[in-house]
Amino acid sequence: MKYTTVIRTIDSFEVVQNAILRLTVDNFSQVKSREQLIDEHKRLDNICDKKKYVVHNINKQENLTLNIQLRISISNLKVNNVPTGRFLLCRVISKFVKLFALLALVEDPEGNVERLALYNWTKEGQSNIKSIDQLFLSIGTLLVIKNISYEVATSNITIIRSNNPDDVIVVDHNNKLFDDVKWSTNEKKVEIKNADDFRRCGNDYFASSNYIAAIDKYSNGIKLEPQNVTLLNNRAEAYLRLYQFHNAFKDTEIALMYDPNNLKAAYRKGKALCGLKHYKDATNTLQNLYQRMKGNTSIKQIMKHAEMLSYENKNGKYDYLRIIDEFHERSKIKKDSKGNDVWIYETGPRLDHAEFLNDNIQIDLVEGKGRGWIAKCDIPEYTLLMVSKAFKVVFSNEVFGTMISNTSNDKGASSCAEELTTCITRKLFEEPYYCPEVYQLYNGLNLSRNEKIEIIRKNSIHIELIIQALMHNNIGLNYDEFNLKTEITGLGLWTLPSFFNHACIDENVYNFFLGDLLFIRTNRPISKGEELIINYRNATTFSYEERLSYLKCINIDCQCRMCKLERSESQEIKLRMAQLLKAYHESIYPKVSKPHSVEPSHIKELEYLIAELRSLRKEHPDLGFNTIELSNTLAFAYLKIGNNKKALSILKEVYDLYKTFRVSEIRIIILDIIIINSKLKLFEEAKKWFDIMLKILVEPIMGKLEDDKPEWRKEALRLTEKIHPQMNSIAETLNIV
Ligand SMILES: C[S@@+](CC[C@H](N)C(=O)[O-])C[C@H]1O[C@@H](n2cnc3c(N)ncnc32)[C@H](O)[C@@H]1O
Repeated sequence: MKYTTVIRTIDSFEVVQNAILRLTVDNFSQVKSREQLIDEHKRLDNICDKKKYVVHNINKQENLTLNIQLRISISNLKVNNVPTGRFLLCRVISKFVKLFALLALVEDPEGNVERLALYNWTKEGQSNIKSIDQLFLSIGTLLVIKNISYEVATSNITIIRSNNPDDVIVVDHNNKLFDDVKWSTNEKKVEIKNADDFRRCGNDYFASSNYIAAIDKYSNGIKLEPQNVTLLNNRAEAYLRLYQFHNAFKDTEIALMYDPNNLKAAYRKGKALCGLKHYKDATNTLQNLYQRMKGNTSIKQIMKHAEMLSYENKNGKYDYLRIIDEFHERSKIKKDSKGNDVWIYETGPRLDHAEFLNDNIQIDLVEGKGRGWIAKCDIPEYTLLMVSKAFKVVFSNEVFGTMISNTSNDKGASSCAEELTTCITRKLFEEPYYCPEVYQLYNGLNLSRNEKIEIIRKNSIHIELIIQALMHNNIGLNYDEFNLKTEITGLGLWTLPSFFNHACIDENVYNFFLGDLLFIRTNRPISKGEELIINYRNATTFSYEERLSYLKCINIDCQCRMCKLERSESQEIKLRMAQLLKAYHESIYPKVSKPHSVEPSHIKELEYLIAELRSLRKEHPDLGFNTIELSNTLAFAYLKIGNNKKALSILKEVYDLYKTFRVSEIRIIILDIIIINSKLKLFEEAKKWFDIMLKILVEPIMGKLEDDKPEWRKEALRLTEKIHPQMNSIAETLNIV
């Protein structure tokens, strides 16, 4: 099985294994109660491997002799350190489950609880096979484990690991060796706490931003007093901090059932509804609340925010300048005490804006591609089709702890994929309400309709489905396009955009990211009934081989013009193209790019190369992207020898041929045209090209500019000031504004 990320394809085994391990041990902190940990462990039953195995013989030693002084307690274990000669005495406190290892919870006599992973205990086989059931090292079994290692699995998660089954000894109950050992959980009198004790304890955790532990305490209190509105309200706030909006909403509903006038519950319900994207209900709830609490500034603020979300959601109108500012602000990084880069704002550039879906598109079946987005009527160019907030996104520096500018190495790509798998599975664990949103995505598994219905009905964790859905639908974050002053990258899942199908060229839909918001617009007029297509891998950036290996992994046999052409080109043509490009890079370019003058023979050679390359694709002149760079160099060669007019005509020709593809090179070409025109003092012409450039930069973000209105240029320049400030300098030089 392969897991596909933005950058490349990586082997999924490690990704999946680490993700599951993290799911089972993540946030495994001493602050969670023993009961909570046992509860969480029970949930693994849903995802564990139920197959039967040949299990290693259980090692019982009645006459065990050990020096009790060499016993080590869990709290004395050191990460990455095998305590030689020492042994761990522990008691099993949960059922074992089989994942990549056999996992259970154990406690030591001091009452410390940790997760134990036993490796190499199982083999697949034919005879003597057993399932890992209640009887396997059952609860209460005393174990002595030698040669253990205490490990950080990934991202600071600890686990006790034993690799050799012979190191694990089951202590026979007749054995007197440990009779003197006192087990603190046996000794401890059950401390009776009341709901208020739990509330106070929860509040302490909340104050130290440990929301998971706070929820644990509040939940214990709620078990004792299910109608305790304060506890419900406190837990709702802790859920809000963890973005568990559905859980928060449920608590506020219960709180309001018992106390309909409770203001805190109403306030938090409003916030939860915003998070659940029920913008209208959120606005109504908060407007009602404000009526009762006129003058309360924090209610007013959140009410205004909900009104803004409702407006964005209803009209698809966004204040892009403000969103870009918010994005810059939220991507700020500072150094922590260890010198690592960390977010100043804890949540990274996740932006609080509404989703939007244009009424004129719908999901329908498309021949040979499954489902896809279809236009219900004619749609003009640069129409906003959708704004989608990430279902889950992981940013590069959340994964690595430090800021890295790209994730192009295997470790980077797999770490992001692993983190995303873990985060999404955890989200579904915590709020199964979201399962259908993920399970309905394309997953490449050939499940029958009934199987699908059954899985969605159960709303339980289906790890294979999650992994496959992610494999086919993950999207790499990229802000390069707009010069957004950030080196952050990442990986995420956006559910509605996952229904767009792909073409390497001629896509009619264009997307860009601001923070975790994905904006999707048409890039040309669309006719009724036409499929809306996005580009997963651009033919102007990725070679055919690169595209093919990626597309194969996600079951796409691309039938776009470019793939068809490249598939049909003979080996001979491909070889000739490679030779010509090699000649350009190794021989012509170094000569022509020298600072001084260019010899006419070099220009001739370059012209010959371009003509040859074009002739190889003469049936498809507009697909000859590989000549763009060469033509640009040729134009500069002419500039150097003083033939400005020739240079201009070459650049304009390139622009005309490739303008529909809006490749980044086209922007450079236009910039050159502007510069040459101003050099030639053709200011009107320079201004005309400046406007073309301005539109290319601004319209994909803001939508169609109303260029019949006098203010359009100023409006556009307000945006470029933030994303391409050099455009504003050019505007000043040309005296445009
Ligand atoms: C992100 S999903 C797109 C939505 C998907 N068609 C569905 O039914 O949910 C990606 C999957 O759609 C299919 N797909 C996308 N583009 C395609 C294309 N050009 N040709 C054939 N299948 C395509 C492939 O199965 C791919 O793995």
